[in-house]
Amino acid sequence: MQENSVKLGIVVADFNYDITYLMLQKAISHAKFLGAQVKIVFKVPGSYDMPLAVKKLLERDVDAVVTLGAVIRGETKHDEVIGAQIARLIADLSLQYGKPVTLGVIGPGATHEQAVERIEEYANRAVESAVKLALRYKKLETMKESQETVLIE
Ligand SMILES: Nc1c(NC[C@H](O)[C@H](O)[C@H](O)CO)[nH]c(=O)[nH]c1=O
Ligand SMILES: CC(=O)[C@@H](O)COP(=O)(O)O
Repeated sequence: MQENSVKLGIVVADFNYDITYLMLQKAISHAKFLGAQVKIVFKVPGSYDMPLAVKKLLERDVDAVVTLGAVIRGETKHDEVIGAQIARLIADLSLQYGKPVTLGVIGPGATHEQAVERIEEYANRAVESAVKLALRYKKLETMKESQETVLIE
């Protein structure tokens, strides 16, 4: 695809590195395929540590932030605590900064096998949604008021 003007930040968790390392590779190559520029990759120890990193990237010159992680089921409900927190907090940050933040975090509740199966799907979807949304909001911002019905897609 032709290069577009979308600048992305990626926050990726080191936890379950065998999975998240591959998610990062897939995300970078999918961004390139879509013509978007990955401006910065910020690594955090685990998915729970993402919200502040997302906030810091949103304060920089990026149009959207992609999150990548894998929250795998353990013996306790620790994974559920992590999952619930990050989804809520990154959605709040998206609204606060007026920029898309996409959820490429597998789980909670996933087994290692389920997570492995979802590496490409989650990474690509998070990048694709970030690029699509960023382009649509750019279009919306530059659009003049109209009496006609406007479709932004
Ligand atoms: N169990 C998982 C974690 N746990 C680590 C936390 O995310 C965090 O780094 C720690 O509590 C320090 O604040 N992280 C994942 O990404 N996935 C897991 O399955
Ligand atoms: C598998 C993990 O590291 C994490 O989900 C927490 O595990 P646990 O619930 O056994 O403490």
